[in-house]
Formats: sequence, structure tokens, C-alpha cells
Amino acid sequence: MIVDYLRYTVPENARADFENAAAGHRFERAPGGRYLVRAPAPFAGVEGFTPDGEPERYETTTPSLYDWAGGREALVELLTIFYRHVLEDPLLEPVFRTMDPHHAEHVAVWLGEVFGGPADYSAHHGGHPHMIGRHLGRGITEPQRRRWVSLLLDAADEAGLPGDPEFRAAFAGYVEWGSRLAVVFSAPGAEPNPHEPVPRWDWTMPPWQPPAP
Ligand code: HEM
Repeated sequence: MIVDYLRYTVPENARADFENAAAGHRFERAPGGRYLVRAPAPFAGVEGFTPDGEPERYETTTPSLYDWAGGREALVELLTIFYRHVLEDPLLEPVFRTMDPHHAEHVAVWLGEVFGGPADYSAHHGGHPHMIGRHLGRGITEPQRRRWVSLLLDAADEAGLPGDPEFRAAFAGYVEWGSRLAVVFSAPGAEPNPHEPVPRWDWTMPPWQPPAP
């Protein structure tokens, strides 16, 4: 994966705003209002703030979760299997009965972007606001969420996604986080902020790789 690093020096009275604007990215803070922000390339920068210089571009030594999973094809396979089981499940079938015929593929594109693949959900599927909009008012319950997670973890085995501990920890971590958010913002009266970028998820623990020769 190619990443860009940008440095910023932010006056004290703007630091809270800066940290809000940078919240979707990985960033480090140093004394004097100095920040180092990292994002997949090309990184347009933190909205509303001017960086100290040009981006520094690096190639990461760790593959993205997307590549590790097997790319788009593997994710489409995963979600095709998953939604087949969802429609056989008495708790989830009523929720997904009328789903769009391309739903599995759309969620695969979403997951691909989250896991460091191409930003195609942002570019072609309405980005974060569209995903939020599809959950609003659905009142997803905790038992439904838990079943959803459990079927997706089973589908990961059935689809043959990598079974190494580091990959599965990152995968399960995202699914747990995202599904809990789905419960929160599908609740009656919830008003989530749709204008956030699609989140990017990363390894919690770097994958084991053979040492470089
Ligand atoms: C990590 C957790 C989740 C992610 C990443 C996710 C992702 C998405 C995305 C990207 C869409 C829009 C698809 C499109 O562009 O057409 C969507 C729609 C939807 N999601 Fe989720 N979702 C999650 C959790 C859940 C849960 C726990 C439920 C319910 C148990 C749920 C129910 C739905 C429903 C009913 C739709 C609309 C389907 C349709 O009518 O086409 N989601 N989800």
C-alpha cells in the first residue's frame, strides 16, 4: 500500500478543530501544535488546513488487509455466501428480505475500501452518507447484530479467507465495531453525522511474514 505523510503546525485555538477534521485518519501529536498525519495515497490533506509542505510518499512493508484477504474477488465471494445464509436465518431474513439484488457486491466494495483497497465505494456508491442512510430508522436489535456478526465470521471460514490470527483479529475487530455502530445509528431518532469519510481499518497486530532475504 502507498501512503502519504503530511505535517501540520496548528495554532493553539485551532487544535480542537484540527483534531476533529483529522479524526478519520491516523495522526500523531507533538508539542507546539505539530502533527503528522498518515493516509492512503493520494492524500488530499486535512480539510480546511494547510500542510507545512508537500506529502512524503512511502510504500508500506505490510500488505493491506484487502490484499491479504484476496482482493475484491475474495470479498465478493465472502459476502455472497454470507447473504445466502442471512436469507435462511429466521432472525435476519425479515430485515434483508427486500434487499437490493447487488447488496452483497456493494458491501464487498465497502469492505474493500475499509480494508485499504480502492476507494470505489466513495467514488461510485455514495460513500459514507449512503451507507449511513441505508441503516437509518431500521432499529437493528442486539440479537440481530450478534447473529449478523456470527454468520459473517462463519462465512469467512466457508469462503476460505486467510485464517491467521492477525488477519482474523483485524477482521473480527472491524465487524464488531461496525455492527455496533449500525445498531447505534439505526436506533429511532439517531442523528449520525453522515459527512465522514469511509473509515479505514488496519492491522491490530502486524501479520507474520517470512523475514526479508
Ligand atoms: C460492520 C457492519 C456493517 C457494515 C459494514 C454494513 C454495510 C452496509 C452497506 C455498505 C450498506 C449499503 C449497501 C449499498 O450501497 O447498497 C448496507 C445496507 C444495509 N445494511 Fe448494513 N452494514 C453493517 C451492519 C449491519 C447490520 C448488523 C444489519 C442488520 C442486522 C444491517 C442491515 C442492513 C440493511 C437492511 C441494509 C439495506 C439493504 C438493502 O435494502 O439493500 N447492516 N450495510
